[in-house]
Amino acid sequence: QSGEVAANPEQYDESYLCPVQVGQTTLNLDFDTGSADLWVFSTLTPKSESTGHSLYNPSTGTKKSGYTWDISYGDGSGASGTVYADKVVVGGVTATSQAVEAATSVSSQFEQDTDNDGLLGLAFSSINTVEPQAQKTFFDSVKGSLAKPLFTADLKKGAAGTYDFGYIDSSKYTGSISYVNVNTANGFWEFTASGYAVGSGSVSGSVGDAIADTGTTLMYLPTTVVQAYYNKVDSADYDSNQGGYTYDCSENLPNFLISLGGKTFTVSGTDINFAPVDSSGETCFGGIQENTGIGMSILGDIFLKSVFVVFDQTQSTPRLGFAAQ
Ligand SMILES: NCc1ccc(-c2ccco2)nc1
Repeated sequence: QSGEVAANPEQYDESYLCPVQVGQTTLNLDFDTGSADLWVFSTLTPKSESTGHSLYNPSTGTKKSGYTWDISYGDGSGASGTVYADKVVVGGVTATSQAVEAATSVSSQFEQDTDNDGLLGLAFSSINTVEPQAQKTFFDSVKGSLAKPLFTADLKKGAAGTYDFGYIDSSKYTGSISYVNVNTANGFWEFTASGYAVGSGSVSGSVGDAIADTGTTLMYLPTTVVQAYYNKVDSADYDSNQGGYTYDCSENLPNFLISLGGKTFTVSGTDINFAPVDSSGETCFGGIQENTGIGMSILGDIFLKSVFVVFDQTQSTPRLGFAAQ
């Protein structure tokens, strides 16, 4: 089988939500290559936390008795609950008995984002949080039945993009795809990024260890790289109150270039201009921020909306393919 599903941006491209059939209900889920749990708002979620969300009704599934899950994300959000086996359909691709993690508790960030009905993890199943036994991601459940064991991400700035499962649509990118091998030891689509440049500078240095993470909004890079970037933005400053670099919204940001698998990709300055910090629209928060305390760099949606990405398990070593859009 193979299929395609729309990835619809929230305001400021904060995250991208995709329609997924879970049991007999269609939910809008955040496809997250940085985690490995498929969890959903459900009829088991307290009403005080689920108002405004579409809900999975576990009555259509088979309860996995004694199984629980509890996940925390890098942004401090989280959720927990119980586990069911049910049908999940993404763009026509069907997992007949997918582990569906029904939330019995969600954090305030999820409670408040009423467009988001849960997450569909696309990292490696080794980091699934279900106890007493880790469960397969949707991709792992279906990959043996896909035309090719791969999926692609084609996210866009302020417009609907797509995730494709089982095939590479050559109309979605230009030029050739350059591949890097993935290290799965931490359960992420983790690889080594090479040199970088700011604006018209020449590519040099090294970004280093990084993950491709559709579930993270921004790009988080080494301090040295981030300082080199904002040194080229006259009004930029590190604002501890905002928790990152801000600048005058009227300023044009430089492009950021990064070398992956021998090819250089350009993230346009306009894509790096993330969002105003308040309703005055005077000060803006940058899409490139420091990776301090994270332990690796994160190439999130700010980067991913500039490229076409292949999450490829066709070989014994998984790999990532990058091409210009
Ligand atoms: N990188 C995982 C992730 C994804 C989404 C969210 C989130 C919080 C509120 C709405 O969405 N948090 C973490």
